[in-house]
Amino acid sequence: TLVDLNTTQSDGVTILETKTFETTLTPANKIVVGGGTAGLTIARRLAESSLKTSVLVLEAGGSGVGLNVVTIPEKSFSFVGTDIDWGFTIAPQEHAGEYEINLSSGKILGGDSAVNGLVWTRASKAEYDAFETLGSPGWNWDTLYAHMRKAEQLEYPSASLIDEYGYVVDASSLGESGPVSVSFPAYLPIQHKTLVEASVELGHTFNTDAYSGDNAGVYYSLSSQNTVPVRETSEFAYLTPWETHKQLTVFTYATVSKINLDDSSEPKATGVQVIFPDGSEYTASLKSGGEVILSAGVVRTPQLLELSGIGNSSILTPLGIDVKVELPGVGANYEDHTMALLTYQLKDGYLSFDALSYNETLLEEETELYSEGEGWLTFAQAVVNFEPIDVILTADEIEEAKEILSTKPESTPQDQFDILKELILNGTTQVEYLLFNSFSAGDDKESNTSYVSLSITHTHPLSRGSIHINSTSIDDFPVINPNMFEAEWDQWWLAKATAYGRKFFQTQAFQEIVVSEEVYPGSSVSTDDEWLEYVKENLNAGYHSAGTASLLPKESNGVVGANLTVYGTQNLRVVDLSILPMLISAHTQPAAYAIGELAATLITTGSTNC
Ligand SMILES: Cc1cc2nc3c(=O)[nH]c(=O)nc-3n(C[C@H](O)[C@H](O)[C@H](O)COP(=O)(O)OP(=O)(O)OC[C@H]3O[C@@H](n4cnc5c(N)ncnc54)[C@H](O)[C@@H]3O)c2cc1C
Repeated sequence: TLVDLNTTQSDGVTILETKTFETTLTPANKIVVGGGTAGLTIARRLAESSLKTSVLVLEAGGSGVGLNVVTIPEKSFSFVGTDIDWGFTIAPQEHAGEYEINLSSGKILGGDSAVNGLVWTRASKAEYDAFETLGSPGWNWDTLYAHMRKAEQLEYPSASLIDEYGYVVDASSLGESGPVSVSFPAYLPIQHKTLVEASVELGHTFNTDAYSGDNAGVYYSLSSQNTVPVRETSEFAYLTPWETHKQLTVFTYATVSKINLDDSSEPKATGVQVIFPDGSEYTASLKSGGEVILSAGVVRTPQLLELSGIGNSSILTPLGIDVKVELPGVGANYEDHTMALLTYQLKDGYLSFDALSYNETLLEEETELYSEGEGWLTFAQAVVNFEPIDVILTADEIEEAKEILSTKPESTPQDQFDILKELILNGTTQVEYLLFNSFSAGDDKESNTSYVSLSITHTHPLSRGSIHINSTSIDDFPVINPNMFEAEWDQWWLAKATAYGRKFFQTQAFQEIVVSEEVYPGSSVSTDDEWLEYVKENLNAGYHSAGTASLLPKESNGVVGANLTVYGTQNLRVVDLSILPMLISAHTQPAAYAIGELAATLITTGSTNC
């Protein structure tokens, strides 16, 4: 059942009056807080399992059914500033320009899977194996690979698409029957094809099998969309059709404000407090033997733990919160990818998505084509390029890198630093180059002109920050501080990788289609110092936040153990990207789905380890 207060009626949806909430909110075996990427994955898997368990999902946003901003691939990122955006911002960063950085996130069923860039990638084996090395038995490549495959279903490209665009994928490295369809778009802009050619011209590897544990090189990346083509969200993939999930009740527009814990020495969750849109507050209770599964995402999960009395007493006590479990790791170990951008203008005769806003006829034609499953609107992304440092740096620069990495940055835990240093120096990819098909950075956007921007993403930052509450209200956002650029390496490497980004546009392939002179930042930036200054003053988040309820031993600032139960509690698990102890050199949604799938396996088999 979907209990939906606020959206228009769609198949299988029951719209209830607020007064009936209380009677519908009957005790459940499992309460899932947050119907996002991982949350809906575990909810569906538990509801259909042999456990015959009743599952209640409480989600603060509404359904994405019928929302163009969700369903149409080209519209990814258009949700920013709308009512399905939580509107988070990163606090001004001490080591970068002191300005707020956008961290938009989906307030909707499906969570970030409903609003993200649709890119579907995997990192290298060693990066997943690192989770086990850090102290969590079974959390390695083999297990996570199996569960990513369980979530996904490759829709193999048609012969005509392969012929037209050269799409390559090794089907044996992808899942065949999971709920999330992944496919290539029916249209590939010439500028993206050019990024492949430019990469090859620069001597980069063209990777024909980037989904089996070696992600280095340029490759055609799949997207979380079906061949209709409609975006896949965890709602569309795991919940619809509703009628098949009898054990599952989903409340939308239901904001959880606290987890209720009893007073035992190892507290037990008894249920959660939930606030409905009219401001009324209810208790959703657990049946005896039940559990609460926290899937509210990297920002809200630590906030809910802290509001419930689980966290660092030095943060909770001054706010008057009764400390139930002293757990300093809550909200710590936070990181996000960091990103810089370069912008170029396309030559006359070449168009990017910018043209959709200045050419009405084009927009009409493309909208018409989309209804036939073709054209520009089917495209969000399809080319990525992940590179290790030795492809980007000169021999002298590699020596300089080693020198910088000889000192551990203050905020990086020693064991993570040891692993990351090894990964950095031994060929694991550390940067991603990806093309945005529009003007995405700069001040001088001319009308009736088409641009592209290259994003340069540092995929293994060393700096660690935190997300903590500074108020006792669920309505106030916690302070989001990834501590970007605290580590000298993080500054130096992003500056070097961004400077290298210019080389793509100097290739013969790109010179055919772009105006030579760079639009942003332009020729005034060319020395090492200028690049450093540029990235510091123009830093973006990669929208791949992780780590605020880390899967680590308790003494290493861990919050959950290998079966995802919160340390010091009996029946409270975290199942979302907050548990990722270290970021991977990949986009993060497949990991979120894998965490949901794996948590379901752990619960249904009663395992304490993977
Ligand atoms: C703009 C953007 C672009 C991205 N692009 C990509 C990409 O192209 N490819 C990729 O792989 N990854 C991408 N990501 C990252 C990826 O989507 C996320 O890492 C992943 O989906 C997070 O999953 P999650 O389950 O941890 O959290 P979410 O999916 O965010 O789920 C959390 C859910 O909890 C709900 N919630 C929060 N607080 C409460 C509360 N108090 N009560 C009730 N419900 C609550 C939220 O509304 C949300 O539905 C992007 C992310 C963003 C934001």
